[in-house]
Amino acid sequence: MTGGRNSTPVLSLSAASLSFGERQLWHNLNLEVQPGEFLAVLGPNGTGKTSLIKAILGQQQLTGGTVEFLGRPVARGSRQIGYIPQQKLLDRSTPLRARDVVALGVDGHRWGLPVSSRAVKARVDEVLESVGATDYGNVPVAMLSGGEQQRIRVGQSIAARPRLLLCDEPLLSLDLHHQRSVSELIDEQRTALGTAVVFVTHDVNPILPFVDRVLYLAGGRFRVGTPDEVLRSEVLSYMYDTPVEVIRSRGRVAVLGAPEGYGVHDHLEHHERPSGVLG
Ligand SMILES: Nc1ncnc2c1ncn2[C@@H]1O[C@H](COP(=O)(O)OP(=O)(O)OP(=O)(O)O)[C@@H](O)[C@H]1O
Repeated sequence: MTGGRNSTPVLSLSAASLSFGERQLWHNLNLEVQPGEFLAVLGPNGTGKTSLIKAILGQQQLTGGTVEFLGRPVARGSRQIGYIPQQKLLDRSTPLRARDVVALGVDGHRWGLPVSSRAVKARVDEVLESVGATDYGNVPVAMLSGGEQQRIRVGQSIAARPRLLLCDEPLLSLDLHHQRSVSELIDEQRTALGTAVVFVTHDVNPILPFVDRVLYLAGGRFRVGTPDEVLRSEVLSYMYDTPVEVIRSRGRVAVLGAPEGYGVHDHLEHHERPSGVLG
């Protein structure tokens, strides 16, 4: 994490709550994310991880509390927030080339430049290179493999040099090799630009080397802390209200015994910790 203690948080949630009807997803969530910080958001299906991302994007209204980006209430469409949505393979009929997709992310409006301008083209080339996609920049994006498409999505999300990068399960359906390369790409961007990263995932292992803190959501509760603080048997057992065992082996984390219906990954991930904030 590169942010100093006194820097303005990139993201600040204060007493944030979200319910749908009678169903409370999270309540009284307090969280600050600093420049350059990598926050993993973990938890079983349906605990409100995507809804949290939408709230940060200004697409989902909170039922209580506030969410601020760089000290101001969030607004839809900020170019300073990059977003990698859950992966969907593109339709084969999509006519856009990989470089056109990246160009959509370039902040041409701010510069008052047409998308075809030389400056935009230069930025697209730079981004394609940084995500290792120069060789297939002119290929229709729908023809690319899942891993290649995901690199292009990362490129689009970082093209405007965002202060905050929101990633919603960006590694889904990628093989281990591509999980690693896409994770490294995202980490490189936060290191190079000081971008804060909020990364929703069901498996923390591919990103574990990069994670500063974890936000764990489960059963209407949450915990915030370092992976070592949160990913512990006693913390997860409390969260799930049943004995859960967290095993660490060769730098990986496995969770055993999380209740059925939580949709939890038979192996690695989640947890929280006493020092975190309890919902
Ligand atoms: N606009 C909405 N109106 C009513 N219910 C909603 C709405 N949006 C989400 N939900 C419900 O809120 C719950 C949390 O959804 P969300 O997509 O945030 O979960 P998630 O933690 O991202 O789950 P997953 O890991 O399965 O992607 C789900 O049960 C979902 O059906």
